Amino acid sequence: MAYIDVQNESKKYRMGDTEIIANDNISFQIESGSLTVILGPSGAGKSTVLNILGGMDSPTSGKILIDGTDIAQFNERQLTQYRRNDVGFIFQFYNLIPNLSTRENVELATSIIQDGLDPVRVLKEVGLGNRLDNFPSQLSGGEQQRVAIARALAKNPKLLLCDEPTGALDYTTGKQVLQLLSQASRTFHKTVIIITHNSEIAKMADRIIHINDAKVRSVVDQVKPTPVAEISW
Ligand SMILES: Nc1ncnc2c1ncn2[C@@H]1O[C@H](COP(=O)(O)OP(=O)(O)OP(=O)(O)O)[C@@H](O)[C@H]1O
Repeated sequence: MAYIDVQNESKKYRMGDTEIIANDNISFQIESGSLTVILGPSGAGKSTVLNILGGMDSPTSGKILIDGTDIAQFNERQLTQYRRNDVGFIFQFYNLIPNLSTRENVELATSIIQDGLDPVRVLKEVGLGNRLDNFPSQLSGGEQQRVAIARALAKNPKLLLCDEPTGALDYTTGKQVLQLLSQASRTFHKTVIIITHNSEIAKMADRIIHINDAKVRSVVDQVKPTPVAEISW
């Protein structure tokens, strides 16, 4: 059984008299420990899928089976537990707390869960062992994103959801961030999902789910994903 099994998921938003169909009967599967890229142009419905997978939004219809449990049926309390314990989030603009140090940003995330990892150890793993007491404003964009990755990994979640994680970074820094996400999947066996509009980034994935105009247009498995070091855009 796949770790993630999305069945006939639709999401509709009502704006006054107009109905916006953000996801239209979407189905796909994702295996545990794999790296998936959800690829598509702006407005395709990618973030909507990610928000629903992360328990931040609920579908209008359809099933969202995570490890066999349909989170679309969860109440608010169950969704909070799910977001807290099972999912790590990485966003385009890092979303760090500005008046907390690097170490404190990660500690804050681990303080609300039971089985978190040691924040300092994880920060060392992402190469920030010498920046523990710096504030976000004292770090480069790439370093801030590495803090965000450490914050997500320190929760030791099964699932890592990344929404345009390199969108605000230059090429070299972006590749370092992708390398860390690849390592999270290949070495630490996290199930990693990356949203992007960049088809070059998709080359690193085990599975590419192409979404356009609210629908899944194709699902492509890559037997030999391209190593991040060999990707260029
Ligand atoms: N909360 C909301 N209320 C109303 N419409 C929404 C809402 N969230 C998303 N939409 C609409 O749903 C559609 C899909 O949006 P979504 O953000 O999922 O696309 P996307 O592929 O992630 O785009 P981008 O790459 O630009 O973020 C868009 O037309 C968007 O305007």
